[in-house]
Amino acid sequence: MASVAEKVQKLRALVSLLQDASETIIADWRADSAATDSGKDSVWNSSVPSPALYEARRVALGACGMYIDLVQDSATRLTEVASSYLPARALHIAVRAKIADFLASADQNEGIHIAVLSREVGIGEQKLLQILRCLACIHIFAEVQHNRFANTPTSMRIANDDLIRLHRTTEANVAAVNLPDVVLDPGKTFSTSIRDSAFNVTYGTDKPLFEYVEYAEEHGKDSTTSLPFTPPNVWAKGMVASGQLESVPIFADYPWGDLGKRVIVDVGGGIGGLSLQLAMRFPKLQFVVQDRPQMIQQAREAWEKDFPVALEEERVQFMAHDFFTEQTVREADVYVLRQILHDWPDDDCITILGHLRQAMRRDSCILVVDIIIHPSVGSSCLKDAPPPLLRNYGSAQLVGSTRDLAMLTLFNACERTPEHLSTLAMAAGLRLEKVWECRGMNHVTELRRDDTSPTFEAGSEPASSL
Ligand SMILES: C[S@@+](CC[C@H](N)C(=O)[O-])C[C@H]1O[C@@H](n2cnc3c(N)ncnc32)[C@H](O)[C@@H]1O
Repeated sequence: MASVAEKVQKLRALVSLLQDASETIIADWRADSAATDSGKDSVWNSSVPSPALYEARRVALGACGMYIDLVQDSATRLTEVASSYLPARALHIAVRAKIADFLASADQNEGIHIAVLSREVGIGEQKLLQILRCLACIHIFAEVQHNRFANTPTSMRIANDDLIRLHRTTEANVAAVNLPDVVLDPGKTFSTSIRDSAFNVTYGTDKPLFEYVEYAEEHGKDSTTSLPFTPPNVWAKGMVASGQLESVPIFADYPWGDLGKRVIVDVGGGIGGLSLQLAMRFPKLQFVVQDRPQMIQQAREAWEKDFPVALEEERVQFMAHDFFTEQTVREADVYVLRQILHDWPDDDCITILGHLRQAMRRDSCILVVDIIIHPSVGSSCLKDAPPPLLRNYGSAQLVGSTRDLAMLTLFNACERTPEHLSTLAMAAGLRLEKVWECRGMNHVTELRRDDTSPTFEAGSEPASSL
């Protein structure tokens, strides 16, 4: 137990960190408003924070989290965490009922009366009041006058915006109910199979999620459980949408421009959302987008619609490819795996990486784009937070850790620390060269061939080339 003197010291250190971070944030707001007034590009709107703002935000978030832990009564805090699935449900309801969309036209000071809102969105008045008051406590919606609600900047983000609506809701929301039973089941807790996830138990299937949604779409609900699922085309759009939302820092903080005219193989590329964004930003780069056959068909259609010039200039090829089989594009410059490894347990990741290792030239590289788990004791590959914060910035890491649990729920898989990724790389005859820390949720981890590895013959070259 910490002494009073220690607690006082910690609380004061946190206030001091918050004070400094706040001044940086204020300076950024002011600079932003000056830039906007003078018609220059807005730093704020660029969606990649300046390095100073990024650091200040995560220090502030980490400090707030630690402050709450320090000052709040622990029984109340535990009750709050134990019930935190309910605000999530409230948000889910708000998204599905399009409450923010409806409030978007309201006067910010007057808001809209709950009776009107109730009629409009088709939810009972008392129930809607409970939902909105819960969300208003965490600043998603505001009760601006008694029983009158308006959007906040945060709820505004979901108005007329499919980013969240399309993605990351249905299956994880439904299956998370069974996560405790699966994790505590002696027969499943040590399983390393993707088929032993809470999703599999909940949906009564041994198919991995992406296979299941294709199957369910093709065969209709009669041949599967009656639980709701996300159709494959919605998954595809959601992946693009979440990619757009999360990947801008990746474009800013990894030197894609230095790759010149190189060929990037987007392995498990979905409809090629990452490649498309890169192709638009870096006009010399060439792409091969690989995925399951059904997805590849959608990829071609998406590019024909959104960026036909890349097809006309033959900068992109589409290829049905199963990443558990030999990689057919050999000796490519770069193989990208965005949000792939986090869908698979370790052994499967080693197989995926091993096929790429066999196809790589000596100077090819693999770029893994995923959330990186920053342990609270720190990592030699990642920047530490200032004390007394946890080395991983504490609460600022929570989004990454919740995504980690979503991967556990859906795929019996995980997001990984640099050290964990390094272990997988070594098992596949690769080495972790560098984690490119980006100012957002995802980082870029560069893997290279390890020709000293006993896993592969030193100097072995792939058979044919691109
Ligand atoms: C989370 S999504 C990521 C998509 C894409 N990399 C992106 O970031 O937008 C995972 C992708 O893996 C694909 N996939 C699953 N199993 C596969 C396999 N055996 N071979 C190739 N692709 C696969 C899915 O179809 C899906 O498009």
